Amino acid sequence: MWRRRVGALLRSPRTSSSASSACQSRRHHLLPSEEPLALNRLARLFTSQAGSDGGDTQKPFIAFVLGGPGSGKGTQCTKIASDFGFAHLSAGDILRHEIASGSEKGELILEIIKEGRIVPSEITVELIRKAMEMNNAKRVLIDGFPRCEENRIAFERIVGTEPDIVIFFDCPEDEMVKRLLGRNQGRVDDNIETIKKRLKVFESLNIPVVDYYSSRGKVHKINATGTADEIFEAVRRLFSSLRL
Ligand SMILES: Nc1ncnc2c1ncn2[C@@H]1O[C@H](COP(=O)(O)OP(=O)(O)OP(=O)(O)O)[C@@H](O)[C@H]1O
Ligand SMILES: Nc1ccn([C@@H]2O[C@H](COP(=O)(O)O)[C@@H](O)[C@H]2O)c(=O)n1
Ligand SMILES: [Mg+2]
Repeated sequence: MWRRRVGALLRSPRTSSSASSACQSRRHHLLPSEEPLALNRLARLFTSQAGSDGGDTQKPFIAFVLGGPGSGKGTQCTKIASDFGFAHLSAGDILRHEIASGSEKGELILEIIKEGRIVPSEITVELIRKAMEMNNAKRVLIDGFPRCEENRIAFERIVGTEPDIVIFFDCPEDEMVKRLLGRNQGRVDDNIETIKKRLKVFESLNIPVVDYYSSRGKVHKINATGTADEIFEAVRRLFSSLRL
């Protein structure tokens, strides 16, 4: 059903060129020299929060928030963070923050975002890891991640855990396009050419990740049509049923 909705707009045959080569070629991996440090630091984070010190701290509750471009992930995450006491880590915002830093990595990220492709996972996961470490929150929303299988695998390898739940905002592509063209946030990827590329990436690389977590019983799908408040009411009902 999800593929039908997204496919409707994609008149040109799907080409893999618009999907990220990094996500497909697996040419990017954390350098062996860097991995032990990252694992060690993060292990301490989860170990200390797993109550190993006998304290009342515990591993963070992690919710991945997925959905197509313009499905309303950021809008709903802002509401969830405010009403349910979650830290909101937006993968896209974290990447745009790196661009704003003027770093060489930021220049690479900008070019990839302009093309609607997926940034190499070791860059994105390392930035998310740092944000989680700094936040030290008990409940974390990771918005717009994982965007592909490589993202998912890199997170499990580096962070050493899976999400507790995955929230999927399901929205028809024509509604997503309408919302993005009206977003007016000055984003380099809010133009019809890039939006079409992002929709191809969503169908070819993001949906398989949703399918994976669905097969593990972790996906909670929310109908993302209607007003933001109506959708948030559905989120409230879900969180109530999960006792969150
Ligand atoms: N239910 C809604 N109805 C109408 N407009 C909405 C709704 N939810 C969000 N919007 C608007 O649509 C635009 C996209 O929303 P948002 O940024 O939350 O989407 P997103 O899924 O995070 O997109 P991206 O993946 O591009 O970051 C914003 O301008 C937002 O104000
Ligand atoms: N896991 C991710 C998340 C995002 N990107 C890139 O950032 C763009 C914007 O993301 P939003 O969630 O803010 O829409 C996205 O289109 C990708 O180019 C990524 O590479 N990996
Ligand atoms: Mg967003």
